[in-house]
Amino acid sequence: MLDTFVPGKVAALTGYIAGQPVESKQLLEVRSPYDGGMAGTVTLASKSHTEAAIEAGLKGGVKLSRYERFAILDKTRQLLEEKKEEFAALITAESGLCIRESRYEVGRARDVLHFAALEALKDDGQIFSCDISPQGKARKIFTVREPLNLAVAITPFNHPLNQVAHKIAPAIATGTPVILKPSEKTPLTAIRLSELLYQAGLPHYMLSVLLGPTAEVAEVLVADPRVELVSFTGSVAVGKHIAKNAGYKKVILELGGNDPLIVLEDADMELAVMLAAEGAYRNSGQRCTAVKRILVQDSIHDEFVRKLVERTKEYVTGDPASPETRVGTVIDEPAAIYLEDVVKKAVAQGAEVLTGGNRRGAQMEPTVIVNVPRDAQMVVQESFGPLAPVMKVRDLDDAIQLANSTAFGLSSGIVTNDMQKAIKAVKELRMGTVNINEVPGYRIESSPFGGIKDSGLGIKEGVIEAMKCFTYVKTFSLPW
Ligand SMILES: NC(=O)c1ccc[n+]([C@@H]2O[C@H](COP(=O)([O-])OP(=O)(O)OC[C@H]3O[C@@H](n4cnc5c(N)ncnc54)[C@H](O)[C@@H]3O)[C@@H](O)[C@H]2O)c1
Ligand SMILES: O=C[C@H](O)CS(=O)(=O)O
Repeated sequence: MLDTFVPGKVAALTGYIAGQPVESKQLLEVRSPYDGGMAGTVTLASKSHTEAAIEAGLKGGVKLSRYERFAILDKTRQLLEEKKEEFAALITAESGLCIRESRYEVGRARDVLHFAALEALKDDGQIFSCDISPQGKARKIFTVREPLNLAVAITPFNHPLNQVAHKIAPAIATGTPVILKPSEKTPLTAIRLSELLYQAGLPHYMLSVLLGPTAEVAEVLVADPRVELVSFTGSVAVGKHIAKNAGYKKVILELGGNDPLIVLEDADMELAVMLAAEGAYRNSGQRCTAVKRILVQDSIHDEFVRKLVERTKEYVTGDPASPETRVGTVIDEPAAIYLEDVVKKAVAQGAEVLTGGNRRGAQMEPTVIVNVPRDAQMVVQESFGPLAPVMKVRDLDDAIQLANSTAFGLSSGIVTNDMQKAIKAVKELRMGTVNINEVPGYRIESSPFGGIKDSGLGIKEGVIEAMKCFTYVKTFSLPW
């Protein structure tokens, strides 16, 4: 167990089977996408470790009271607060996200732990009187939410701490044992959070953390019939594969996004430019809810683009550990090469790069690209990086049609001062979220979150909704 992470010092960590270190000679090296420096190593699990983790979770142990769940999560929040700089540095070391984003993410995870702790204390039952119809009876029906025997949580790389918190905190708040399989690209932060939970008194059977070859860990976890829930966040391709591999069990899928920001001619221009830049470049553009398409009404297009180019130049790149840096690297060089390639393809189709477009290793420059064809790969598929593709739209109807035209339906934003147009957008955009005069990704950690179409099955997460995912409803009735 790592006492504290010191930037530059290699964090030698292990996975955990119900609190016991995964003993393995197979090590995963985790290197900085920025300079290739070694951020840490993690022991890799094999199929036998996976089996052992499933057995340990199912075996169970002391059942936690609501107060005990609250206390463990709240203690973990306190520990995270004490170690916030360590965690921010670790996120940056393994992901290449700039330290300013990493610090922001630690604050988000702190909120997740806080809200989950509070939810652990809340009763969520319902009462139904049965004497409400001519054939009614003098009875009442009551509901309670019961924990599952065992859940599996699989998380992506882009929020190494907060994505993990969003899975395991609600599981713990409900009393459901969970096996976490974080991304092999950013495993260190996930393991450190798990260590804080053990330190806070979490009974070891409640949590295992495994990394390893997909066939020996993730695939086994997803397919095991004893697992009652797979909660997955990641790409569409993997999510759809999991849906097939999971068999007869509950599956939660939070998948890709291709979020539009609509800017109408009556918009506050400065606000629109700020939201476009923040939405496209924050977290190196690696958010499922990042602004990935900017749909600007043609009458204001040229002024908007000029201002966006100016604003984009403020998003400096560089050493992600420097507080001056506003856009760190993307997760690895292949991801940056993909971004560079989709930009080149759009240019070959007639688009024009006004700023950025260059790549150095895993660093992709914040890029404004205009006249992007509506069938360009970078706006039809998900581009996971600091790109700001701008397309003209005639009016709101044209914008809504274009926004709804891709396979995704996660989040969206519209910048307008016309209330009727804002309401029309909320009604007609087929998305999980429509934010007015805000970035598509705006949310609080406890609000319902998730998309439809290829973005998800319409089952929401966010701390409060996730509690429902990690439980099942039991009803009982009594004469009354
Ligand atoms: N909707 C959301 O809330 C949300 C949030 C973050 C990221 N994402 C999406 O995630 C993607 C980026 O993250 P990523 O590259 O880590 O995604 P990914 O799908 O490549 O990997 C996600 C997780 O799935 C695991 N995995 C890979 N193959 C698997 C298999 N066969 N069975 C089970 N698990 C498997 C990975 O090891 C990782 O832990 C983007 O598409 C982004 O939009 C969505
Ligand atoms: O990347 C997608 C995230 O899960 C949602 S958020 O952007 O962190 O809110």
